[in-house]
Amino acid sequence: MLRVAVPNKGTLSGPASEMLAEAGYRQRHEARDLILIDPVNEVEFFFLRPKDIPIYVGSGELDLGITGRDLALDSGAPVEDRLSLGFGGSTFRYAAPADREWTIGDLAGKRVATSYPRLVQDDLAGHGVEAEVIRLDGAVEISIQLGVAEAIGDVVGSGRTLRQNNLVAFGEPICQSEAVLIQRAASTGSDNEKWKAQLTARLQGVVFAQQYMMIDYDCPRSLLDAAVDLTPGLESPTVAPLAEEGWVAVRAMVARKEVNHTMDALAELGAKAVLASDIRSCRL
Ligand SMILES: Nc1ncnc2c1ncn2[C@@H]1O[C@H](COP(=O)(O)OP(=O)(O)OP(=O)(O)O)[C@@H](O)[C@H]1O
Ligand SMILES: O=P(O)(O)OC[C@H]1O[C@H](OP(=O)(O)OP(=O)(O)O)[C@H](O)[C@@H]1O
Ligand SMILES: [Mg+2]
Repeated sequence: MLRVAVPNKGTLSGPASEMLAEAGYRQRHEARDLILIDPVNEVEFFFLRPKDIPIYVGSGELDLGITGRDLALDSGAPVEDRLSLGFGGSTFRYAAPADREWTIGDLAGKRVATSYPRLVQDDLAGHGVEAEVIRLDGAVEISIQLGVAEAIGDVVGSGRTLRQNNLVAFGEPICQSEAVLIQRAASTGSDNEKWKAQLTARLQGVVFAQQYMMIDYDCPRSLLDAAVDLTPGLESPTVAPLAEEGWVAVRAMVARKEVNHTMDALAELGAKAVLASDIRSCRL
């Protein structure tokens, strides 16, 4: 059986389980369950803290795991990304009180509070800055007003928490993160590779399906070249004759974020019955 780690709590937990369910795997119904066996797909799922997942996967105890790229980096465990999953996006940044301008060099000799001490320590060392890293478990944004640090290193999503606490981000982002499927470093091709590749391909199918939509439309054959320029598809579009002389039906995948723009352009060109539909999963 393949042994796979899934976040049991936090931001990544819900979307990770939903993506696995969409890919055809059994998922838990009870939020306290820690182990779940999917006998049909021969996978055993372990529901663990996302911070701990790189440790289990890096040790080789578990074959694959879903966690954040920032958490994997911070763990220092020997793991590598196998697949980016397209959810849980965030930026890891330094921030400090908004009443003055900051550079990373200004952190020298200061205290920097964070829940990601290795990530921050490594980044400071990379900049040649010596600062004291204060390890906290959460609510890091309040640590400055409570007097334990002069700056922080933390996850920024919408930026709302920084603004609420009158902090500004500064310096280059330390890390652009999202949820990733990880495996032990240099383990492609080892035990279970066939099953790891299968789970990866199924998740990849869902990731692609979420990034694309299927467009169908009818158009006069005389406009086909121009229409195909608008919807080239991944390989090339499917074109089929319609019962009505001189008309064709066209079907192509379009990036989800471009779909409305493409539909407008097709309608303007003279296409009719332009439909966009969701794709549940695919293999490209
Ligand atoms: N707005 C966000 N806040 C926190 N983490 C986020 C956010 N957006 C994405 N993430 C990602 O979620 C992961 C952190 O998940 P984790 O479960 O450790 O913390 P959490 O979601 O803040 O939950 P909690 O703090 O309640 O334990 C990181 O990979 C982080 O980049
Ligand atoms: O940019 P934003 O959209 O405001 O999100 C970022 C904030 O969300 C997370 O905190 P969380 O709510 O998980 O609390 P925690 O600090 O206790 O982990 C994170 O640690 C930041 O504080
Ligand atoms: Mg948190």
